[in-house]
Parts: sequence; C-alpha cells; structure tokens
Amino acid sequence: MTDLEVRHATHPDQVPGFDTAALRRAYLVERLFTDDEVTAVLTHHDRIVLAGARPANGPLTLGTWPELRSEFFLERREAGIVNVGGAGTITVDGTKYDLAPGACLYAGRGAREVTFESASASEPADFYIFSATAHTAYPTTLVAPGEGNRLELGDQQTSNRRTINQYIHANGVQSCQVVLGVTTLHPGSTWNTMPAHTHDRRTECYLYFGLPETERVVHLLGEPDETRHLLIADRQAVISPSWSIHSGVGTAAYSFVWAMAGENQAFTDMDGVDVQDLR
Ligand SMILES: O=C[C@H](O)[C@@H](O)CC(=O)C(=O)O
Ligand SMILES: [Zn+2]
Repeated sequence: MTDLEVRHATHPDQVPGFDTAALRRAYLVERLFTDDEVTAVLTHHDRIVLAGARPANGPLTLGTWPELRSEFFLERREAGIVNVGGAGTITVDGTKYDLAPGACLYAGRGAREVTFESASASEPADFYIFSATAHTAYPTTLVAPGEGNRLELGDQQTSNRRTINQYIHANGVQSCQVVLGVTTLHPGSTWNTMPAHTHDRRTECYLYFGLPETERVVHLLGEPDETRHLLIADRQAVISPSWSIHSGVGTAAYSFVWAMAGENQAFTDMDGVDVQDLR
C-alpha cells in the first residue's frame, strides 16, 4: 500500500489563478495503476477515495490508511470497482467474483477483506475503485460487462454517439451514495456529454480507459462561464467538483467510468448548459 494522497477541496474562484500544472495537481489523477500496488487519492470533495489496484505478480490486498482512522477500508465506506485491465478476480470476505474486462463489483459497507488477483500475469487486471462514505450495508453485487441499464445517446452527426451502461444506480445495484457506470464511444465518435452539465448535489469523477497510448482526451472543467482544459491519457482520472462541468473530446474513441457521490442518486438531476453559453 502506498500512502494516501490527500487533496483538499477547491473553490471555483481558485481556477482562474491556476496554471496548467496547478490545474493538474488539483483535478487530475495521473497514476492510479502500478504493478503490485494499491494507489489511492482522497478528495475532500464529498470525501471520495479513488484507488487503483494492479495485481501483477500475485494477489493484492486492499488495506486501509491512517487518515481514515478505520480498522479496515470499508468499515464506514462502500465502493464501486470496475476492471479496466485484463480478466481478474476479487475476493470479498471469502467469496470470489470473476471480473471480465469492463465488469463492475459493488462492495458494501462492512466487507473486511478484499483481495485482487489477475487471471494472467501477462495481462494484469486493473481494478479502479471509487469509494464514498456509507451509512448502511448493501449487498456486495457483481455486474457483468454491459449488463446494466443501457442508454444509447448522442448522434454520429455530432460525433457523440455513445452507449451508457448504468451499473450502480437508483434502479440497479443499490448503494448509499455511489452512482456508477461505464460509457463507451462508438467508433468515429469522440465527444462525451455535450451539451455539458453540472450537478450541484454531486461530485463526479471520470476514469478514461481504452484510449490508445498515443492519444489523449481534451477534458473540459470549471464553471460553465470559466472553463479550462486538461489533456488526459489512458487510465487517468479527473475530479469534477459539484460546480464544474465535465465533458471531453478524444483524439480517438475511448471508454470511461463515471462515478458520483453526494446528496442524491438521481441521474437526471443535472443542470444542462447550452453550448453557446460556455466560456
Ligand atoms: O452525470 C452523469 C455523467 O456526467 C455521465 O453519465 C455522462 C456520460 O456518461 C455521458 O454523457 O457520456
Ligand atoms: Zn455528470
């Protein structure tokens, strides 16, 4: 276990004063996946923990961090975990779950022992973990890739034809706070959510994956009338505070895990911003 990186919450008034490096330090999580490590970042925006586990040469155990003052990581937390690497397994308190690439496991509050393993050392699993605080225990549940509630959105004419798979949500796998899914762009489409939106009641994080190594996503963030951009590589995550838009365009097609936590779980509780109102 590497140290927990703690990131304090930011105010939108700080954004105009941030240069590129400061924006990246505040909102981009560049390295989540390292062989045989669990890497984690705590953002004080809704106390979300983003973590990555890559079991390369053997099983990896999810420990806890002193900053959480908990006996085990999920003592007061829940987590949505998506496999963005090769096939692997997660064992939760003795029960083993097979996670094909793209599969999602919800791990409920109270699960003590969580271990990660790859099916093959030559193509290790990359487990992306999105965790929020939890007031009660919902059952640990596996969702196969593509098995969630499917939404077909966008149009090829505007380069944003994409499939949204809602995994952990109001009408799917139950959770306290976490709402999570995977969106995949169709070939030739490059824009995710545009017109963009905010949702003042939730923080949202994106983990981009399936993007070729030589390509990037230009991700827009900030208040709608004061936007900035980040250039994001494969398997990097970005934190969007409640006041920030979160919309990106890739130099190639890609997928991303979107995950939220906060006041409510209403997916449609969004405030859209017309394209011509963005600055
Ligand atoms: O609040 C919800 C989110 O931003 C995502 O679900 C958006 C998304 O996956 C997409 O439009 O492609
Ligand atoms: Zn959103």
